[in-house]
Amino acid sequence: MKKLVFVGAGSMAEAMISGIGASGLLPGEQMWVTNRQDTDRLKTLEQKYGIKATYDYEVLFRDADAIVLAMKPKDAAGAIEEIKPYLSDGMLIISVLAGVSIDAIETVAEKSLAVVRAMPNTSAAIGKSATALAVNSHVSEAQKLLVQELFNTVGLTTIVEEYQLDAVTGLSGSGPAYIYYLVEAMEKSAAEIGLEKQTAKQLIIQTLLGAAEMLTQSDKEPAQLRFEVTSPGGTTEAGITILEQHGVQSAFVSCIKEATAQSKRLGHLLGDQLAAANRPL
Ligand SMILES: NC(=O)C1=CN([C@@H]2O[C@H](COP(=O)(O)OP(=O)(O)OC[C@H]3O[C@@H](n4cnc5c(N)ncnc54)[C@H](OP(=O)(O)O)[C@@H]3O)[C@@H](O)[C@H]2O)C=CC1
Ligand SMILES: O=C(O)[C@@H]1CCC=N1
Repeated sequence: MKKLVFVGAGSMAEAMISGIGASGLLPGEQMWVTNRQDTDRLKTLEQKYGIKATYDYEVLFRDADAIVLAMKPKDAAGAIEEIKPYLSDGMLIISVLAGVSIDAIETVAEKSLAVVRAMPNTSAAIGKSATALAVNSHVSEAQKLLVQELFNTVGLTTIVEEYQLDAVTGLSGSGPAYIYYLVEAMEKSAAEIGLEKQTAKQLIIQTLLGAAEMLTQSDKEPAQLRFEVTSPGGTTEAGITILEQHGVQSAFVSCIKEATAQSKRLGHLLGDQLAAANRPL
């Protein structure tokens, strides 16, 4: 790949730019970015990653191999409308938009396109994303390999059916936030039980890393690993009893189901925008 263009310069675009740049797959000068209006943000990204930024679409899309759609789903219809004159045959569209279907992207663009839908997460910034990909029939085998190679540089990549991407979004797309939420709770409790912030932070992070590594290396189920921490009448049992009383595990299940449902709703939003413009999917 010689030129990768990001339309949208927010958290997800930066995570990918950072991860791809650090991997060495593409040097900064082969990555281009634009956004709607935030010029300071573009300057920051240029300086930080050595990438190129412009609002001149002729320059931006000239000889682009792949275009990453990285705006919010609500802004997707407007953004695709703006860029559609510049989308030529042979360009690969990589969409990271939650919920938005490949059909919807082609409908707004009013042409058949090679589209890969990807659902990475922000850990792409450090090469640790969990990414799922789904492709349409216009994506060539070479393009599919290229996208896999691209996302492999920022973490683990798996191929799924397009209908499964809402579930992936609810589970691993949003997943880092659930873990950070847990860490926030652990940090709050540490303050209340008399541990210094820095000490607590070190202990929490190492605990997470250790548990993740145990899940990776051990062939035991998570419930068995939990059982092995839980001495009868001990501290863990006392703590988990409180979590059970508050229904925390079922709250997490509901959380992931609701995030999945929201991904579906975000997809319908673009369908509704198209229907309002008398261009139904
Ligand atoms: N954040 C995450 O963890 C993940 C996000 N995603 C998906 O990635 C996408 C982006 O999310 P995120 O990075 O968090 O969003 P942000 O709000 O951080 O960034 C959105 C970007 O889109 C730009 N934008 C909006 N409209 C246009 C337009 N018409 N033309 C060009 N650029 C435009 C904004 O520019 P400006 O600031 O100038 O308005 C901004 O740079 C979403 O669709 C989300 O579903 C997927 C996986 C994980
Ligand atoms: O919250 C969101 O909608 C995006 C999609 C997955 C993670 N962040």
